[in-house]
Amino acid sequence: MSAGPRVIAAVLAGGVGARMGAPAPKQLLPLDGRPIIEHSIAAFEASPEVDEIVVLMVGEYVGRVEEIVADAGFAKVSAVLPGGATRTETSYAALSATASAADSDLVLLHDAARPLVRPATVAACVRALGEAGAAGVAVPSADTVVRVAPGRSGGEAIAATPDRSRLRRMQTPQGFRLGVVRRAYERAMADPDLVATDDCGVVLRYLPEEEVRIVPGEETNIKVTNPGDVEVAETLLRRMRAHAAVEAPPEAGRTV
Ligand SMILES: Nc1ccn([C@@H]2O[C@H](COP(=O)(O)OP(=O)(O)OP(=O)(O)O)[C@@H](O)[C@H]2O)c(=O)n1
Ligand SMILES: C[C@](O)(CO)[C@H](O)COP(=O)(O)O
Repeated sequence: MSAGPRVIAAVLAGGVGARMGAPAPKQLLPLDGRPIIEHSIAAFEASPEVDEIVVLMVGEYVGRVEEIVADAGFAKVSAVLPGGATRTETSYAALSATASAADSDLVLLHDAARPLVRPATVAACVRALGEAGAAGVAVPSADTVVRVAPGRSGGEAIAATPDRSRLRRMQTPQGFRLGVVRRAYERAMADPDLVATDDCGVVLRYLPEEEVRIVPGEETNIKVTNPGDVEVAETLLRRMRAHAAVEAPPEAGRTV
């Protein structure tokens, strides 16, 4: 038994996948023969730092995810619960599901739609929480990113070109000491003007005194969002497996 804080991963799968336009939520689409959500859960199941996993799923598909969990033999999954109407409400539901954990324990919030996250990234996120109350995985932007405003005669115009060297694209997991994220969400849920697109942003906005640490991520940790992204994820998965095989060739005489 580890002496450190308990680490709970919450896999957020409460979205319907409107942009994907598939008949069922995109996290159930097959990726290399297994549902996307199974890959996402598997990364945390394989992470030695993680003690427990909760899954938040679109209400009518909770039973389907329970079957996926049982068939895959995921031993760390303690509950599959309904998500909320927005991603932020699903994150809040995940925090409510961890009510019996201590403020000093850790929670990792992860998009089910990011099936290619690697256990090494999960480990880096947990390590960062040894030094900060909040930490999110992110990558630099290869593109110049601009802020837009309404154009003088219609359309959009550029209002600002922020210094790209200081911009990052946020991914997940985003990890927190539970006491920190609980306080931030208490304030956020009481704010009628709450607008949030990720959980680090909630902590930054409602607990500005907390440092939110950046954990260097990987370009391959894509969010399957639009039609065509599953094919991109398949290609990346094949490439990641090929690299892993080169780094750790099978032992002589061992069949794979
Ligand atoms: N009410 C919601 C909305 C989103 N999510 C989850 O948050 C992650 C990122 O959201 P996104 O990619 O936007 O997924 P969807 O909301 O399903 O997609 P869309 O916006 O196209 O409907 C996904 O794993 C999604 O299931 C969630 O748990 N609960
Ligand atoms: C949390 C997130 O994945 C960070 O990039 C992203 O903001 C989720 O956005 P979505 O519109 O809910 O997909």
